[in-house]
Amino acid sequence: MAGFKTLDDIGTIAGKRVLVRVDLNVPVADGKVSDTTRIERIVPTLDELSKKGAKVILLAHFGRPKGAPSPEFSLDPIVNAVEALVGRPVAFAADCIGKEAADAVAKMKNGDILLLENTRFHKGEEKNDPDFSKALAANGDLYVNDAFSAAHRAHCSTEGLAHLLPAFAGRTMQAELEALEKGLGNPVKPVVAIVGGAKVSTKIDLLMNLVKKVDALVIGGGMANTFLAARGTDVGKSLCEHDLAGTAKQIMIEAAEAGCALILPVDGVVAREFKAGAASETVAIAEVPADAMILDVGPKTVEAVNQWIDRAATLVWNGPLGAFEIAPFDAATVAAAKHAAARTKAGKLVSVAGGGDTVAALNHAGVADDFTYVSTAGGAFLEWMEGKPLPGVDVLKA
Ligand SMILES: Nc1ncnc2c1ncn2[C@@H]1O[C@H](COP(=O)(O)OP(=O)(O)OP(=O)(O)O)[C@@H](O)[C@H]1O
Ligand SMILES: O=C(O)[C@H](O)COP(=O)(O)O
Repeated sequence: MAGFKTLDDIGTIAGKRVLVRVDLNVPVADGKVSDTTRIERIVPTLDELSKKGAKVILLAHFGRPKGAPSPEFSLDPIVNAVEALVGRPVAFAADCIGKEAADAVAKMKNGDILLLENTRFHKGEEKNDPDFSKALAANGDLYVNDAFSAAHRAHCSTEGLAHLLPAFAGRTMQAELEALEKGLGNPVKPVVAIVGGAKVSTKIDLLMNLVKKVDALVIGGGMANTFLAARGTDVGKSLCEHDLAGTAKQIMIEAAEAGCALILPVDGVVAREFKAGAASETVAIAEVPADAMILDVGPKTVEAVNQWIDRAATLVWNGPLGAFEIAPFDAATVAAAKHAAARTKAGKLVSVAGGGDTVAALNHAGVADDFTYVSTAGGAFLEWMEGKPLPGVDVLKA
């Protein structure tokens, strides 16, 4: 792949110690991994390295333990899930540097996989402290980064190590970078973005960046209310950041200047309560009752969104169009997701989506596998959409 070394460039690795940065920051409930998607994504890299005879040493973080060991943030309970998905034994060492790690590495045979304890149990990790990078590098001959979702962090295991050892993108990192290149880096035009979710405040940089890059920007979800209110529409009791009216206006101005069509809801599904089965009605956006909340965009808006999807060659999506966790306010997100999936399957659309709730919404619609690429990254995907440099990616550039 242009600009990055991948596993195709790694050469003979039998007997070599390969430090592989993975993202095992997975949801755990009652001591069990409740969503294994991130683990599934790293299997191709681990499988390939192990089959080629490397000693595969995994580096990962879990949670935010603030630089000190804490049982709550141990990676130990994750080992079983990794073993089950990789289909071979995975050893565990209770520290990622020092004697504990070195002894575990010394015991490895070619093809073995070893997971080292949470890198964030050491203060040096998040400070990108060169001494901590050296301590990590002591256990490896080569470095592979397969954790795009942690690449927005300039930490020792995501950035520092790449300065000390020959560095390569793993298969998931490679797939992610190739998909993102197709999404916004070098997309086939026209490009349409759908941005939804709860609040404008969390996505200001993203919206500012997108209006300069895409041909049309659909704004849905709770954040659309802030734009509607800024335009003078009464949104009743809807979630709305009235203090951000100025920001919303500025985004609308920048969109107009850049020639980006900005699409706001023309109708909404409103209710008086935010709960499953709450009585709801569809109203024109200028007729939202003063005591009601907009919890989804309405069918006329979905029709408009789908028409934009039909015109698009590339679609980038972050954030649901409504409160999709609660029926019937999932209808618009499900309908637009299905439409985008069908266009993608027909070979007419490149569709790239990301964000924790977005992935959940696409899964809920049953179409996540039909998108061109669905990123498991949260913060890293947002920072990429904001146009910010990702230290863990930049350092891999040849
Ligand atoms: N009209 C609405 N009113 C209130 N909440 C809404 C509305 N539309 C969407 N939401 C909420 O927005 C949330 C998702 O937004 P968010 O911005 O977090 O998405 P994301 O970027 O995909 O996720 P993450 O931040 O986890 O990566 C959901 O919980 C959804 O219920
Ligand atoms: O879950 C994520 O988004 C990544 O693993 C990064 O985690 P962090 O936000 O704690 O750095």
